[in-house]
Amino acid sequence: MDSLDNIIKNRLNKDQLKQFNKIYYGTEDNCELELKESTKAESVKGNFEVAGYSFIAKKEELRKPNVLRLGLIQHSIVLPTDKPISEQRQAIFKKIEKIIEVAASEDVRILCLQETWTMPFFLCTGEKEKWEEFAEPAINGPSTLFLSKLAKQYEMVIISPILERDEDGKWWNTAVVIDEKGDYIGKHRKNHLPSVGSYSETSYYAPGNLGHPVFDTKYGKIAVNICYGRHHALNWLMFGLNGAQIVFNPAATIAEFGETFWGIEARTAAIANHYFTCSINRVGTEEYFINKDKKVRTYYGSSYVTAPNGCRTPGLSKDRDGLLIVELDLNLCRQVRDQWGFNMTSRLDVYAKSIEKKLCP
Ligand SMILES: NC(=O)NCCC(=O)O
Repeated sequence: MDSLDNIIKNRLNKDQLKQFNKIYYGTEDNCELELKESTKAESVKGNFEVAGYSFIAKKEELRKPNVLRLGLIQHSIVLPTDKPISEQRQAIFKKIEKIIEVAASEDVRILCLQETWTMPFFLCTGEKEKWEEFAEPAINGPSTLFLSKLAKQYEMVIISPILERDEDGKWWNTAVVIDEKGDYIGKHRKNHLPSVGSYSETSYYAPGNLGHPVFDTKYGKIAVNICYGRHHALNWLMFGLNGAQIVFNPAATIAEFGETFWGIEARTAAIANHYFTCSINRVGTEEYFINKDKKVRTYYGSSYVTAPNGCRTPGLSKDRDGLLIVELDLNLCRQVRDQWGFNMTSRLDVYAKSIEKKLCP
């Protein structure tokens, strides 16, 4: 299962590839980022892919460049889904800790994990009881404690999408944001819940009740649009209106639904809203037994990043754990906004009136 990017790269000659890259990715040479030898060695040892790219912004006279590195991790579960929950979670922690260490050695400053990264995506089974111990508090839950330590150690902002259990025992599909000192700074709850095929998350939790928060971190203004929310243009819009410079889209999605949209939606959102988007999807096959019936789901990875000028990185592979490192200059957001001015021409007032009329005829 090679990625689309590799299939093309391996079949075109040098000149054809340059032309393809220019139109498809937005740059002739893909701006590959030189990574350390130790990074490559660790990725071989740990059996995960590592790739690095950079996006370039113009040099400005008055503003200094605002360059930083992002890290996206896509991964499979480690143990079969019938193993004890604590063992399943611990095995994932162990694998992720190693990848975060490599990201830190490459000076990654903001890192995001995939949707409900601590567990198999059992939310497709319709079952609740036997999985309930995966749900955890956003503050001081096992995964927040685990990542806080790493965030502090590496001075890294970490976005941790988990299955949250709140003080009243209710579940939420939540992304926790931890700052570079290891402190919890807030959370976002998935706004749009899928009801498509075997995805029926409304039986587990309610749609998010926290709006569209943007977290003003030491390294940049960030937001999280969780998985299915990427199909909703207004969800993307609101993060932009609230000032996001980078919007992460942690996901858990399978080829049966919208693999054709995967490369389009977050990319369009980056262009329309003058921010960077980071799309992360899990990999691997997860098996469940429901009344002795076997259910198998395979996730297609392909995590990638888009810049506000529409340039994108190639995707990570479809079937391997991976770390995508992207160097970018946040000044690009304003540069593209000034060039294209979509915010100035958006006519939000007209749409606000039309929407109000539609909702309350
Ligand atoms: N996790 C999730 O919301 N999946 C729904 C299917 C999709 O939007 O790709």
